[in-house]
Amino acid sequence: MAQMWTEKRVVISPDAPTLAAAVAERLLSRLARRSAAGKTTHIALAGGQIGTAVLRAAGDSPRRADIDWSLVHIWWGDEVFTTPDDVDRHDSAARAALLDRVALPASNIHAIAASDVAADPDAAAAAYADELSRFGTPEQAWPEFYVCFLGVGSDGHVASLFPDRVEIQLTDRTVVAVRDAPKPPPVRVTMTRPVINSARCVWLVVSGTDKAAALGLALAGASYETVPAAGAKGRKKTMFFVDEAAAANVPAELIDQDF
Ligand SMILES: O=C(O)[C@H](O)[C@@H](O)[C@H](O)[C@H](O)COP(=O)(O)O
Repeated sequence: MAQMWTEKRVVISPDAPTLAAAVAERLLSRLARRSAAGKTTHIALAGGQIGTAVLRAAGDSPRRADIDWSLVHIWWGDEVFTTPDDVDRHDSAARAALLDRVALPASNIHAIAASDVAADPDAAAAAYADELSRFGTPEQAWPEFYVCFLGVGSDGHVASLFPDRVEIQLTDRTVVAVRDAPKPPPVRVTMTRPVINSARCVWLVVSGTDKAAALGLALAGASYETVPAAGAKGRKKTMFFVDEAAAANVPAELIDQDF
């Protein structure tokens, strides 16, 4: 158990706005460093309030000018399968918060198809698997993600991988349709665990008292089938960025003092 804990680190911010700003600065500094070195960076985004708040803080930051955005590719860990103008769409929230405010070429924005383009969520999942494979490496049929962002639900879900459902178990495909999701809207498309966990860094961003129990279980090594956040793990680093409200059950030995 102790060994598992050393792989995950928790950084606590006083409140949600401070958390969003701090994660945004961390993201922008990593992107600036990589862009100065001429490196292409693939990032997978999350939906949800705090995930969008991070993007808004990045969009508000003057440091966004330090980045050659033509080297950055944007993907989504999951998406709701609705019409393109639906307010719940993760891609439209991300565009308003950050993507439309930087010089990102349209071809670098890899959105999951909405219901005007794909006939059903299975078709959207298949199309996204194809798009991922266009950027695959010799080892895997998807790009090498530098950061995969995840939000965490009060039930412990990440992306659209919900507790005690078949999708969390799947390892034979990269993207899958989800129906009857417990979080509305019920029809969704999500990357699977092997893709999420192939990211160099997995950054879970968690805010609010309603997340404290799930976060505690995720850090205490619960099974990923019942607490999907417990199974989220980057190849090099797994960071939980949380606010004080969410941090009630975080073991002291996992806390990193400096952001
Ligand atoms: O539907 C979504 O928005 C995401 O797919 C979901 O995984 C989200 O990231 C978490 O539910 C946390 O969302 P909050 O940050 O809004 O609590």
